[in-house]
Amino acid sequence: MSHPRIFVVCGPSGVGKGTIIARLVHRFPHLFAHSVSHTTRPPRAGERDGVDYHFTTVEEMQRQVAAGKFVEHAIVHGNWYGTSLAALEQVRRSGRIGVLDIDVQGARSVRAANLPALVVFIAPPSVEELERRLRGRGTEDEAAVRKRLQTAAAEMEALRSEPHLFDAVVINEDLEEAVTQVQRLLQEDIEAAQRLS
Ligand SMILES: Nc1ncnc2c1ncn2[C@@H]1O[C@H](COP(=O)(O)OP(=O)(O)OP(=O)(O)O)[C@@H](O)[C@H]1O
Repeated sequence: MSHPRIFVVCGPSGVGKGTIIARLVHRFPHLFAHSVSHTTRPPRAGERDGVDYHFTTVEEMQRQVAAGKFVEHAIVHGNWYGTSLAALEQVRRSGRIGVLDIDVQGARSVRAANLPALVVFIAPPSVEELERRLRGRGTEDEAAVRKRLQTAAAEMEALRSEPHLFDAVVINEDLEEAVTQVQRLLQEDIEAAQRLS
């Protein structure tokens, strides 16, 4: 493998995708590069434009999607999210492992675009534990938690009905164990990125 693949992470809201990615980046600080997504949702406290997301408007996003500037986009909980070709190209040029934290719809688009990617579904140990984590995080109100749990059920269903979409499923029960499993899946990509760094 001359260049690392893009690392695509899917799974329900609150399952721990962001946490796992953060731990991996911590283990290999110079090998991963976050591809910064666009979103039309308002920034949460502490989020910075151009770093956590490119915050944009629905009108601008629609225009750029129509112009073919996005490799994937999805409307989740009424907000637009997407990954621009420019953001991915920036990662590719750097020789690092680009990380995409996207929904199942996004994973379908990555597959359709034939991008070299490792697509991993992060699953919760149980629905009850997922709900506990979502509430424990305390970033969503009751209505948002319920909406996310509904979406989670649909995503778990996609895992059952479209297993070919994913290269692997990692159950995030013990966090360190889940991170180590993902690290093993990415071993060749990590080595490729190390050679290029
Ligand atoms: N293995 C684990 N055991 C217990 N708690 C965990 C574990 N992994 C993550 N968490 C906690 O669960 C909560 C949700 O995690 P996180 O925010 O990373 O989820 P996410 O999948 O990135 O969600 P979203 O898609 O909404 O951004 C956080 O409070 C995190 O600390």
